[in-house]
Amino acid sequence: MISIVKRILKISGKYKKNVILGLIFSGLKSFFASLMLLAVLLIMINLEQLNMTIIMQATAIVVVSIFGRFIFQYLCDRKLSASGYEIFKDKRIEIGEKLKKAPMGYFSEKNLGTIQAVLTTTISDLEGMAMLAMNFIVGGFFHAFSMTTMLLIFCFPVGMVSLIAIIFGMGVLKLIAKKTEKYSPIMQDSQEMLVTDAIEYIRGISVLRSFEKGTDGKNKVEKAFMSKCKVDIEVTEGSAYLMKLYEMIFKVASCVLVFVAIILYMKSLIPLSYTLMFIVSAFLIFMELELVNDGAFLSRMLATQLNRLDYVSDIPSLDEGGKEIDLNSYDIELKDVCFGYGEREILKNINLQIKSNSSLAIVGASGSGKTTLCNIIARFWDVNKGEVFIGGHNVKDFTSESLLQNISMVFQKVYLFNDTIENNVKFGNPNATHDEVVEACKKACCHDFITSLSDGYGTVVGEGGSTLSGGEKQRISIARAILKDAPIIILDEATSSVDPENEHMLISAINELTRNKTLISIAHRLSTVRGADQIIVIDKGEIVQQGNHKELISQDGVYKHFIEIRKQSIGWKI
Ligand SMILES: Nc1ncnc2c1ncn2[C@@H]1O[C@H](COP(=O)(O)OP(=O)(O)OP(=O)(O)O)[C@@H](O)[C@H]1O
Repeated sequence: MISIVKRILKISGKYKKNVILGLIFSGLKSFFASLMLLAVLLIMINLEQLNMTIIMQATAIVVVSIFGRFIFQYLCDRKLSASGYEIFKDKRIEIGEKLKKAPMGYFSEKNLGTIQAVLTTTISDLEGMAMLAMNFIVGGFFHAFSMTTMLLIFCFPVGMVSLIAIIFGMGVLKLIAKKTEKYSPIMQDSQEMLVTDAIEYIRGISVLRSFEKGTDGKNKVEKAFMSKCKVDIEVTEGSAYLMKLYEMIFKVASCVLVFVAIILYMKSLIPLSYTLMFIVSAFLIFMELELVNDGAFLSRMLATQLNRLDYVSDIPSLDEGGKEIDLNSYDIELKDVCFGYGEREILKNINLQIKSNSSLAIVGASGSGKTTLCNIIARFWDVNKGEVFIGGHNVKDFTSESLLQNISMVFQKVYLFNDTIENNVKFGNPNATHDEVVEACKKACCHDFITSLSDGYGTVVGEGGSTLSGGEKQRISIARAILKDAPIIILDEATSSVDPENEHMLISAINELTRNKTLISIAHRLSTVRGADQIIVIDKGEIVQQGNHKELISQDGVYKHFIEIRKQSIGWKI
């Protein structure tokens, strides 16, 4: 319980002072609430000679208690809730920044589920619950301790009953915390599985429907729902008896307190007024402590969410030790590069030099490692062995941002954000003016189709660009790269056959993009391969042939074989 308060304070960063202030206000609120006991005492002690002065004094204490409680509750809420929103806003930004610098290997299916869960449910839950739980915990204990102190001053045995009950209560809360620790990973896993399966279902819904298996994916999601429900019930049942035990301690303590007060009165050890006061206080003292039970329930959920937040906050960064490097040359060199996804080796001893402003075409069978090689150059992944240099600097010496500002990547699979076309293009250069956006779009042959849309450049494309055709999306992504104007272009040529008009526009857009740049292309069109300064043929992760078209076509090898086969296929044009 207290550990939850400590953990929340730890992640509070620059808002820690405000959170502590909020907790002090919470304590003061409880102190003012406990002043009620003094008013009760004053009336009880003077029950037999009650006069206007005593009534006024008691009323004044009640008024101070109510107003004090009200004011400090207000201040506490303001400080704590505002801090809660600020802390978790910063956390979201911090995680977003870290994701930008994480190696691609981090984004495995499992991690995607966790990241989604953290950025949506985890942080929202923490925003809503973290401060509330701390308020319950700190306020509840402060209230009980200040009332207990008063009781100890008035009558030591009665105060001791209260103190022992609080100590027992804290013991049970510790047990609840232990249970939480045990259940936390199970809850976390079931939640992540649910998010991952639900996302997969939504993403793959068109495939599921086209294969008339709309319910198959749903069954998987339903199973994840069932499993989450089962885990939740198990967790609730597992600690429900402890929660009840916690409540029971204070109910029993209230009865014992009344009993002790009556015994002491019967033995003439305390006056009737004290006895009455203790009977009244027996029901007031633990009132707020019972709220701590809600705090315990909340902190059980918080512990799970904080663990998940810790997991995502520990995202590895490619930027460690990286510097902002300005390049004079854009020569690229790979020296003895080996790489594998996990244990599986994909690239083997790659040695390659690409001169500034020259073009390299990569050809090879599907799965041979062409995309992987491009990803290594952009340092989406770190090599297992060997080194990658750009402009004479090892890519590991750059910060991600300073490395990637030199590279534009145009993928086959284009992703557009759910935003206006203008903002999607501007993504390549956020400071670009509208005129610069239009110019880039003209070069990328997409200006005409954009202006034919009802909202022109202000047209909002659906998530992933779902409202545009494949060719339109591709040309917008090229306009984005033209606007970025990076000196190195990595291009994955479209394999899908496009209609002649679209293909013509696409080629023209690519020519505009790649003029006077260092170009690395995963080439599918024969004209691209033929025109390249250098061609490499990759087979099972190794460079098996290297040279220009003239040199390679004269050799009996994979390249010649490829060309012959490809010449016959539709996608290749001479
Ligand atoms: N993120 C990944 N995790 C694990 N294995 C991967 C990952 N990406 C690719 N692979 C595997 O690495 C191998 C090389 O893939 P890569 O995408 O580089 O091939 P490619 O030559 O570009 O293929 P294609 O022409 O079909 O796009 C493939 O066997 C692929 O299954």
